[in-house]
Amino acid sequence: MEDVKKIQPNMLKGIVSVPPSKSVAHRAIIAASLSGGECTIENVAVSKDIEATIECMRALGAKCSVNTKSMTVSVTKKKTYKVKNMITLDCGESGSTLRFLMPIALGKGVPVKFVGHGRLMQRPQTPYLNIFREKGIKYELGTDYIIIDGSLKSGSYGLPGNVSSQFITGLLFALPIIDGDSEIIVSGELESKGYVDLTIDMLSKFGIEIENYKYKLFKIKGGQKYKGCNELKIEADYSQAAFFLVADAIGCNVECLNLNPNSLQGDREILDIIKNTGARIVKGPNGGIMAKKTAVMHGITVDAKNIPDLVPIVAVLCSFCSGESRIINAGRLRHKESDRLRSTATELGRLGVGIVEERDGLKIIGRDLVEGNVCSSWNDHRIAMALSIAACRAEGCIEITGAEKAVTKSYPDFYKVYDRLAGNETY
Ligand SMILES: O=C(O)C1=C[C@@H](OP(=O)(O)O)[C@@H](O)[C@H](O)C1
Ligand SMILES: C=C(OP(=O)(O)O)C(=O)O
Repeated sequence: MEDVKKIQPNMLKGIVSVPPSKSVAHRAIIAASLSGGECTIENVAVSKDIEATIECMRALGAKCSVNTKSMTVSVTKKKTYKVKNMITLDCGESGSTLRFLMPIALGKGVPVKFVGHGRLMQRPQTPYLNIFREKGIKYELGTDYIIIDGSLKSGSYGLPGNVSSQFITGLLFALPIIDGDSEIIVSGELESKGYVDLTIDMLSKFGIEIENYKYKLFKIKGGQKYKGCNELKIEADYSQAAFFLVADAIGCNVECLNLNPNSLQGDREILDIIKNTGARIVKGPNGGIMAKKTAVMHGITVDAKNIPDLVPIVAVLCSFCSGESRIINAGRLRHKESDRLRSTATELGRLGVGIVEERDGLKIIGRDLVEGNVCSSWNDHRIAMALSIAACRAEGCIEITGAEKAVTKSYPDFYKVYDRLAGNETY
């Protein structure tokens, strides 16, 4: 039986300890697994995507022990590691896991089979496939798997800037540890730049140096070694905080704790986006941050080039701003867990929002309250969470099909937290 989350309109109220960043955690687990030493990674939330990365690194020879209670992952590289048969890596529905690990998995001397679920294998892989063809790496592509066989050599790698930055991250992890120098040449403007910053920052914590020439060219010295990094603490996730900060901006009263004001996460931009509507960002009584709704909140134009994951929740924010809002440069949203331009427009449309899906963006006319209705999560965590926030300011009950399962991809505790905040605990 499919899960259906029923939400009665209710203004959320309380404190949220913002969960750790999924993007930073993927990178920490991979880098620690590639290093020789033992690394304890603190503040890791084991969502489905993170679990996939841990399992894949284990299959590639890392020893990872997970303590969900203390939220720590301890990683050591196994001393002897020889494989004779094909390695299978199940990436779940995680684009990051698949694209980060493909270059790393090359050169094991055996074919590696990557398995994907949901929409994962329908998401673009062409930039890597072009490289594989050019560099003589064999591959076989099925509807839910790809088998790759060959080794990565140093040299020049061309990648488009407007498909996914995850291809660049994958090569940045793998190229430094092979013999010989390499370069990545980006054609067109790189989108999702902040995610490449997160990669380069994590690599530097493990002693790996990358030269970044304005996101157009990356120079990578070969023969580098991932040095030990004994301890790492994953910072809070701005992409997840965005749901509660937008809840505030539409009238809720939630304080988000633990956000790093100097974070490199591109989705920190949610603070400026909220301010641009006329809402305020303030310090909360417990040292966290909150947004405050104001009477003058108006439509905005948001360039989504570098902040794709914010789009569904920013569309909810715009749904409650007066006048017209536009989300532009968001064509890549069509290649996420759902076609997020279609899913956002369809579902907010079902709630009575005047929303138009454009080729690479959304046009939204705000209203005071949305309508109650039954809608779908499209098996997409960010759609489920965004609709749940819209439900706070609805005229009636909103039911979201497939929501509980969808959120396990990045934020398994989302509804536990949401229901607590909806219970109006004393604040
Ligand atoms: O590197 C990362 O951690 C991510 C990069 C982004 O993908 P694109 O580069 O494909 O936009 C983002 O959407 C994804 O959720 C996480
Ligand atoms: C697109 C996302 O993740 P990934 O690409 O890793 O599947 C996401 O978390 O919204």
